[in-house]
Amino acid sequence: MALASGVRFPARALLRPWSLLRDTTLGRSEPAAGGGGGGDGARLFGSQRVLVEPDAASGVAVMKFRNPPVNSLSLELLTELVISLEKVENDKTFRGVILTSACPRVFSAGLDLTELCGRNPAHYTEYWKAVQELWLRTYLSSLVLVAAINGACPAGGCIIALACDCRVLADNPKYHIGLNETLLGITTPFWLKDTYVNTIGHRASEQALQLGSLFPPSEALQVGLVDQVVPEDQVLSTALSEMARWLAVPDHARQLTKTMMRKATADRLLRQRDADIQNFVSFICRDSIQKSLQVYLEKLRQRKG
Ligand SMILES: CCCCCCCC/C=C\CC(=O)SCCNC(=O)CCNC(=O)[C@H](O)C(C)(C)COP(=O)(O)OP(=O)(O)OC[C@H]1O[C@@H](n2cnc3c(N)ncnc32)[C@H](O)[C@@H]1OP(=O)(O)O
Repeated sequence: MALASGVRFPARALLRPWSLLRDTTLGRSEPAAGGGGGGDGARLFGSQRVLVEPDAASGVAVMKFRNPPVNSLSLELLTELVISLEKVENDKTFRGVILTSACPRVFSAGLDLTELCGRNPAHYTEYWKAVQELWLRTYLSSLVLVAAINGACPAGGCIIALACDCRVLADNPKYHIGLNETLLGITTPFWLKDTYVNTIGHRASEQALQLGSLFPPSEALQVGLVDQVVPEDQVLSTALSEMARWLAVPDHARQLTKTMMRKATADRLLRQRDADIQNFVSFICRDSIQKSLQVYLEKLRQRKG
């Protein structure tokens, strides 16, 4: 199976990508039996860190991140997400995916800081390729993607949500969403900045990106970062209602329109992926950047409650 970008997967995944996918939806832990599309979706999806609950009747799969404690985007989680999304996308039974968290109170804490600290350039290269790959796969997905944001959603978590077509956020003042990279001493790459601008406009992005703003639900709604804020116990049902609204539109017309709206942004990255990786690696390897990330991680570890 060739992925668009050449993300390097663990050896067994390269030989047999579906070996990573285990049936978790039926409570079994043995490897999935098959790899083809169609048929009994319930037997085919799911992996250690990505639970997939397929509903073939509605054509919607609920995909849950399960990388406790905070769904940080480790290389493994990124890889499993890309594979799971590709698998659902290749199965013509499905027209939509709801992305949500299986971990309490956190949608995703963003990039796994332990992947960004104290590693070597080869690791950073592999890691950044996987970040690019997940963004491309979600941003350009022909499926309808709805984010059911049932927890805190900073940085990389927000990036996943932004790549979706629609965002529903739980109304809990602790569930902040936004791109806070500057507060870690790092910057947002151009393609993520572009996604932000596409969503909330230039001036709001300029302000929020420089300040590293994390918005509570009411402000996130006001600025246009999310489409709905609802009581926590209604996040999934509202995401399903939103999904029904989007699926009421004929696929081909919706997909062509999505491509028309997103292609220029994605193409900008596709044209310079290698340069973007090199830029990231040389940036992240700087002593000063490593130092600020270490300090940030240490503060996180010390901060409890
Ligand atoms: C050309 C230039 C390119 C530059 C590239 C930049 C790339 C930009 C794109 C994205 C950047 C990122 O995503 S960086 C990650 C930023 N994320 C954050 O700032 C969030 C940090 N986390 C939190 O705020 C909180 O953990 C939480 C609100 C998400 C949850 O709070 P809660 O109280 O429930 O949990 P704890 O804080 O106690 O955390 C539990 C446990 O998890 C560890 N943790 C948290 N976040 C991360 C993370 N992102 N990576 C790794 N580990 C993380 C935390 O340290 C605790 O660990 P211990 O139990 O060991 O103490």
